[in-house]
Amino acid sequence: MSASSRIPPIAQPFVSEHAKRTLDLVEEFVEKDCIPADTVFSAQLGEEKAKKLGLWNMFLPKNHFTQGAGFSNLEYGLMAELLGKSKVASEATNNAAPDTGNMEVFAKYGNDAQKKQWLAPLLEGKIRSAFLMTEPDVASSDATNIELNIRREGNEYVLNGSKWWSSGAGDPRCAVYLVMGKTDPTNPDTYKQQSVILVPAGLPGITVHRMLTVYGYDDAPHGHGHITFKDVRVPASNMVLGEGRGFEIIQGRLGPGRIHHAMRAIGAAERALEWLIARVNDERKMTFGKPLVAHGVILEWIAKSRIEVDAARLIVLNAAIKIDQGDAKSALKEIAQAKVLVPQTALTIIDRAVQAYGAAGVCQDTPLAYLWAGIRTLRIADGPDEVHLQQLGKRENKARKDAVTAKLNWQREEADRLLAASGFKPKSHL
Ligand SMILES: Cc1cc2nc3c(=O)[nH]c(=O)nc-3n(C[C@H](O)[C@H](O)[C@H](O)COP(=O)(O)OP(=O)(O)OC[C@H]3O[C@@H](n4cnc5c(N)ncnc54)[C@H](O)[C@@H]3O)c2cc1C
Repeated sequence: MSASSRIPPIAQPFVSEHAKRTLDLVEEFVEKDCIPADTVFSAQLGEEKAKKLGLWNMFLPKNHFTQGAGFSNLEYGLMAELLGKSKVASEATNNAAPDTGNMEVFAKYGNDAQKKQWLAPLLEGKIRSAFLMTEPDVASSDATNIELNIRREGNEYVLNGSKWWSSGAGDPRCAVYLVMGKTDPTNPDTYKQQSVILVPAGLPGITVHRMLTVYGYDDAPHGHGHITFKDVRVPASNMVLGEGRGFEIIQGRLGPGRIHHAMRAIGAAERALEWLIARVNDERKMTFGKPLVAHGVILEWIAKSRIEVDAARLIVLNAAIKIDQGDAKSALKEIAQAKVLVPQTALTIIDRAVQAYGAAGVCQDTPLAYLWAGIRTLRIADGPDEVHLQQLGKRENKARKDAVTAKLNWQREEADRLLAASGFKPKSHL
């Protein structure tokens, strides 16, 4: 069954014929060109072919940008699922984080000169970029804690501080850092202290100390950098949008990106399920005289995985449709639901597949260990689960507490009235 014929019925009406054809092309490209290239980890192997097939920059949504391939968030979301099955496919098609979010920042908030200098080569895949927000010395899930200092001196800004988990900084093609720091640390409005400024990689005063590993994987060539800034000077024109606009930028940056991550995680879960099914039907490896699939619990794993991945996909597609119908801000609730639910679901499914392989599941002979390590980081990166849950909980509680309390009180009174009208005694209540 082709990818376009598997689009859930609820999403079908929102997907154009062009997007359906592209989705089928993406599937063929991922399965035939990218997954085999995963072992040599060379996105460049597929890049030329991806461009030829027109599979390039699909992530930039058509209702907000002119520079992309003309798809909606929903249409690209369906494609991102397929890209997420491979290590290299997102990069080979120029749809990889953090460049995608950074290109959105340039497209949304950059001025003409910044777009010309950085967005144009990023869109062509000639350079790479990194977004530097998280710091080693403060709890960065609360971005008001960020300390890197950005001080104005004449026509320049001077940067001092340290960053880590700067994804993409390890790539030799990484040419620009988007750095969040404080231009006005004493402003009583703690959301106006921050700014985002553009820093060309390799300037004097920048030290890249090391690349951080993820469960021991080095994530080369992409790399998560630990970087310090000592009196690093950039022209004042490198400021994005203006001083004090940092929060606005990070909030605008992460909405659609979370959908991309979530859909790639669905792709990873689907790939794990494929590996699970292959193993449990392998008749060379029987236990107690039967292939694993003949043991009852295994069919239950397959069934639960199918249910869970299909349900999770609907949550993400719903969020993508909501963004397409308004913008990322109007879909905050739906995006947060997807951000929290999907990695947890995908991890459960990958873990079942690991279990089915026994020891082979935890080593390099299947993609499962690497998939698990990558998806596990999604419960922390772009804000940990707890922060999103807190915001979701607050929002749900605030929106509903008065109305549900009033409704339940009315229902109790109405029940009492009906009982009294029928000659019964009112019930005792809490
Ligand atoms: C693979 C990977 C790639 C990344 N890429 C980038 C990048 O490119 N650029 C970048 O700037 N950053 C990046 N990050 C960093 C990431 O965004 C941060 O790690 C994340 O925001 C959490 O910040 P922290 O690590 O400082 O954790 P802390 O803020 O110290 O939080 C630690 C823990 O505290 C708990 N916690 C926090 N708030 C609450 C709360 N309100 N209630 C209950 N518990 C809470 C959570 O469990 C959380 O995990 C990346 C991280 C990973 C793992």
